[in-house]
Amino acid sequence: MKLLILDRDGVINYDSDAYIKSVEEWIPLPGSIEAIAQLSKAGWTVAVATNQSGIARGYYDIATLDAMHERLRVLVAEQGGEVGLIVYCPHGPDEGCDCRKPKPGMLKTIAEHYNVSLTHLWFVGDSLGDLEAAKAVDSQPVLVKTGKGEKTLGKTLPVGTLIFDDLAAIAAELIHN
Ligand SMILES: O=P(O)(O)OC[C@@H](O)[C@H]1O[C@@H](OP(=O)(O)O)[C@@H](O)[C@@H](O)[C@@H]1O
Ligand SMILES: [Mg+2]
Ligand SMILES: [Zn+2]
Repeated sequence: MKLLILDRDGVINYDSDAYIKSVEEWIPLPGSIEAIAQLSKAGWTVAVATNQSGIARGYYDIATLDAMHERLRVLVAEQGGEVGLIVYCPHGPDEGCDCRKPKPGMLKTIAEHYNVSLTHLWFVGDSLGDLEAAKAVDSQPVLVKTGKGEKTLGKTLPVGTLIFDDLAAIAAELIHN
C-alpha cells in the first residue's frame, strides 16, 4: 500500500505563531491541494498527523477543527482526489499524552488503521518534532521548507532526513519515480 503521512500546519496550509484558529485562517499553501489530489489519483493514500494544542489552550474547539479538515477534504475532492485518515493531538505540551509529536503515537495510529508497517514510511513535516516522531518509529523523516521548515533547517536534523522545497516537489518525486 502506498501510504504517505503529512503534518498539517506548514505543510498543507500556512502556519501561524498565533495558531490557526478558524476555517478562515486555514489557507492552503500554493500547490498543496493539487499535490494531495495528484498523489491520491496516482494510488497513494494521504493521511494527516497534526498537533493541535490550540484545543487545550482554548483557542478553538473540536467542531472548528473538524470544519478545517472538512474544508481540506472538499478542496481535494474538487481536484478529483481524496484525503485519508486525519489524526490530531488536542492536548497541551504539559499533559504527557502519547500522541503529541515528537512522540510517534499518531503515526502508530495511522499505520495500525491501514495495517501497514511504519518502517521507511514517509512522514512529511516542517518542524523538528515531526522529524523526530518519524525517526522514533523508523519511518522516513521528510522536511519541507514551507511553514517553519526553513527555521528547522538550521537545527540538527535526524540522520537521513530528506529535504524538499514543498509538498508539490514531494508529489512529483513520488509519482514520477
Ligand atoms: O504542524 P502541526 O503539527 O500540524 O500543527 C502545529 C500547530 O498545532 C501549532 O503548534 C504550536 O506549537 P505548540 O503546540 O504550542 O508547541 C505552534 O508551533 C503554532 O505555531 C502551530 O500553529
Ligand atoms: Mg507543522
Ligand atoms: Zn495528545
